[in-house]
Amino acid sequence: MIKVCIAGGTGWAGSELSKGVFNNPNMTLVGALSRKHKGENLGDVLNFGSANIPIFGDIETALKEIDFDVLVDYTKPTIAMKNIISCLKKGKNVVIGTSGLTDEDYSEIEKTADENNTSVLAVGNFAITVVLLQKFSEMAAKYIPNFEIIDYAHEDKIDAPSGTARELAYRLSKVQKPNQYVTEEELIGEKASRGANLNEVQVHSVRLPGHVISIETIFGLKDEKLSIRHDSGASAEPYVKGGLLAIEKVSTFKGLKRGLDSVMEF
Ligand SMILES: NC(=O)C1=CN([C@@H]2O[C@H](COP(=O)(O)OP(=O)(O)OC[C@H]3O[C@@H](n4cnc5c(N)ncnc54)[C@H](OP(=O)(O)O)[C@@H]3O)[C@@H](O)[C@H]2O)C=CC1
Ligand SMILES: O=C(O)C1=N[C@H](C(=O)O)C[C@H](O)C1
Repeated sequence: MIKVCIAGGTGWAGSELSKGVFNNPNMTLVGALSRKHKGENLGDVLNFGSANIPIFGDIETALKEIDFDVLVDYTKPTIAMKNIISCLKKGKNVVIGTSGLTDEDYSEIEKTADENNTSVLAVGNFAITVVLLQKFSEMAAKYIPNFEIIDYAHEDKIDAPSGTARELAYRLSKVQKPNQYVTEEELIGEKASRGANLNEVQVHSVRLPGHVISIETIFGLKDEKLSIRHDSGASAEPYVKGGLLAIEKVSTFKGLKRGLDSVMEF
């Protein structure tokens, strides 16, 4: 039995995963983190019948009060680092769903995981169809050295670029750095209009009502274009299967792995 604590277990994504863990025969949901529901029972909050799953307001209290094997973080970038580092230092493995963490954050996470002989699986997007988009984009980037990323999201998403876009930029930059035809110094006009430069990949973030989450890799060659795009629906259900797989697999290695495909077979 894998004992799981979910930071953000009451949120949009976390509550779907909480239900998935609760119903999984190989896992026990032993606690959750939420400020608004601190001191309440997650079983009552999410209507799990008589289940008694304590909710804590902060990670220190959870680490003192309950024993768990894996922390899943589905909170906000502002609090995620504290949760992750505290857990790694206490020998807990961590699955990261929260977006907004930078490559520098991941360097610190990797160092802490290595120092404490623990493991971290960070997944920009748990949906299997997005894993496929990443794979297809990597295949295309091998042959087409000209690409940019567009990240679309709901108007109130606080982090930009999305975790999905950050992970994609990181991965594509490992395949090859795209050509830059006009350097930042040569550019006349608004530099920001070219988007953020992540590992030398241009990333453009759109935040608008009516949008959920979409991600698009666009490629260009002389007289031909290729777009690879994924659109999410309104519910957080597509992230559950991948989240459960990540919880299952995080203890099978040591250190940091990024991307769900790192624990899948292709
Ligand atoms: N990797 C992936 O596939 C996916 C990633 N995400 C990412 O997951 C994160 C969460 O998204 P979403 O579920 O929409 O967000 P919500 O705002 O719906 O949920 C956030 C959760 O975190 C808790 N939380 C926030 N701050 C704190 C804190 N300081 N201490 C304790 N708990 C806290 C909230 O509870 P309270 O406010 O009561 O504290 C709530 O339970 C985002 O970064 C999002 O981008 C989302 C979906 C899929
Ligand atoms: O709703 C969000 O916010 C989401 N964020 C993740 C990201 O930043 O990539 C992914 C998910 O699709 C939802």
